[in-house]
Amino acid sequence: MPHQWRIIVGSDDAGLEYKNVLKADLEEDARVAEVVDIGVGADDTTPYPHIAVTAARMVAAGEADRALLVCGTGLGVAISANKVPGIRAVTAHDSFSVERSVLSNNAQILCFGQRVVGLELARRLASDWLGYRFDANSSSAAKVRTLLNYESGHDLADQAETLRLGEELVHSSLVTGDEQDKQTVQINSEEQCS
Ligand SMILES: O=C[C@H](O)[C@H](O)COP(=O)(O)O
Repeated sequence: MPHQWRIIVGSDDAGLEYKNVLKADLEEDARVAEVVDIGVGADDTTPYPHIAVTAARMVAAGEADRALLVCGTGLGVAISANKVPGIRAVTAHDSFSVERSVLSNNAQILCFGQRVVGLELARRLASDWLGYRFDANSSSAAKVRTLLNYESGHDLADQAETLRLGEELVHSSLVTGDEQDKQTVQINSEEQCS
């Protein structure tokens, strides 16, 4: 039997309408084994961080495979969910980003903004999202492992690499800055001559 997703849906009051529609879509989808709605319900104004962190903790604990979260912009729920160790949550309102959030980033949480994206597009994107599965043998896997190393504290090699790259960047921007200064001086002196 093919794997079926266990999915949490959640929203604040600004995302409630979309959350309910997306929930109904997921419940009818044969690729979904279970949908758990963690709120909000009607007339519930629980702030988005509580909903998002609850969903993220459930995913991190293995109680669900993924979560689909909605707020006004899709930003607050993503920021909140990403506070939970092990969670990669993204806001994505286009097809390519939704695909790469799974295939590049192995993100478990997708966030939409009800005030940003049209409902039909959100429904289409949520359906497409179910079709993507991270490939642990892909070239993206090592990058996700690097990300995980920063969280786990096993990141000494990565820190050294970041420092090296940072120094390179600073050096190249200083060089560019010098060149810009020279150009500015040249322009000024040309202006003075004319
Ligand atoms: O990111 C936050 C969400 O868009 C939320 O639904 C609305 O938050 P606000 O009322 O602070 O704008």
